[in-house]
Amino acid sequence: MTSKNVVVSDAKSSLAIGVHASNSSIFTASAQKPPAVPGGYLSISKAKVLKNLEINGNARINAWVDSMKASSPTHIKSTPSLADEQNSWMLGLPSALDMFEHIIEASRGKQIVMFMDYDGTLSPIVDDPDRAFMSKKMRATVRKLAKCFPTAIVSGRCLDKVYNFVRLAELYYAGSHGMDIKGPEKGSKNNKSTEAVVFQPASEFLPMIDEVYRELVEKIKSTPGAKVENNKFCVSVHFRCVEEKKWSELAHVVKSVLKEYPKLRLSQGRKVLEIRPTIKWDKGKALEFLLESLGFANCTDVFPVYIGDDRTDEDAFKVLRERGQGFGILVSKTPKDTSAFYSLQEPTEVMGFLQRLVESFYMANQECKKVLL
Ligand SMILES: O=P(O)(O)OC[C@H]1O[C@H](O[C@H]2O[C@H](CO)[C@@H](O)[C@H](O)[C@H]2O)[C@H](O)[C@@H](O)[C@@H]1O
Repeated sequence: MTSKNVVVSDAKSSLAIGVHASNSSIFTASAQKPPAVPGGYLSISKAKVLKNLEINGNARINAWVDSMKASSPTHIKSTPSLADEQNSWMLGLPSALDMFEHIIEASRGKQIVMFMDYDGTLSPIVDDPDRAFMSKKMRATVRKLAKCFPTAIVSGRCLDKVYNFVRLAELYYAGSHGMDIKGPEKGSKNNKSTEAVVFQPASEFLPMIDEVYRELVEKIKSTPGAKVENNKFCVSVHFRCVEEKKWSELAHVVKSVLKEYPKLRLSQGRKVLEIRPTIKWDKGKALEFLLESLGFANCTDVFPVYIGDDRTDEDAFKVLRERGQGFGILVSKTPKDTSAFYSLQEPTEVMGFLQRLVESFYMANQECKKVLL
């Protein structure tokens, strides 16, 4: 078992739920205080103060709902100016397929290590999260990929669930947004060391997450289409099948539950609100942890490639930019702010890219054999 220090942020005073100043996609159950009203000096009545607080609270809920809408493709209308925007975005974030030769050139002489998100990357987005199966062809491709390069799946789902979808024992898995890491069995072909890679930096949060999950299941019963998913170290509240006019009501429900848990925070994915511990741990930290576990901590000749479609994958893209190693690939058809270097439009393109990586690995090895003979 490998261990690391994890800092748990301690939010003590009164709660509010608001949009994080520097990143509108992140919501934090934070220690913000309500506006101070020095008694006696200002002639503001208690009722007025309460009214103001209510207005602030509503503004925050509106910000949530705006952000929920912004992440919804149904709100992106196709116009000529949008087509221009799409074209200029593609120029800044070229297709990883078009740039394939360039990518291979950049990785030459280095060890490629593959990291992939699951939903929306290896499997298409579907309405029912329990039916987000990956195709047999995709599984076969990932199996071949793992024969060529160390390969990890990094997902918001709990480890067991993502493993049951992927079903490849030779991979590394980081479930619950990287808070539940497990490698292949020790001594196996893909883990020659005598140590099994296991890491759970948020284990103390298990009872709290379980409690929040049960509360949310009860409370969302009044919102048709809403679904709560227990992802072990985090909870997902899905609104993909909720009528848009009910989104604000759902945001209120989640807020009312979360305000009792200052040690939990909220982030947003694709039509999903994700509740997780306020520890400084994310998919980026999981990527670093796995590189270290694989023995590439201070290596200059490692080339990590991270493919993902979600806002939570941005943490991993940023780590790669900061390290100046490898690159991130964003899976998206529409322009998004990103720290990735390249793009792929959908899981079928991801599969095409992985297949080309496998082919180029075998071609390079044949070349090597020829040189050695
Ligand atoms: O990090 P990921 O592997 O991408 O996991 C993020 C969330 O993915 C799943 O939800 C998303 O996919 C569902 C199935 O296609 C879709 O119905 C939902 O709207 C998407 O948000 C998963 O169910 C969540 O628990 C993950 O947090």
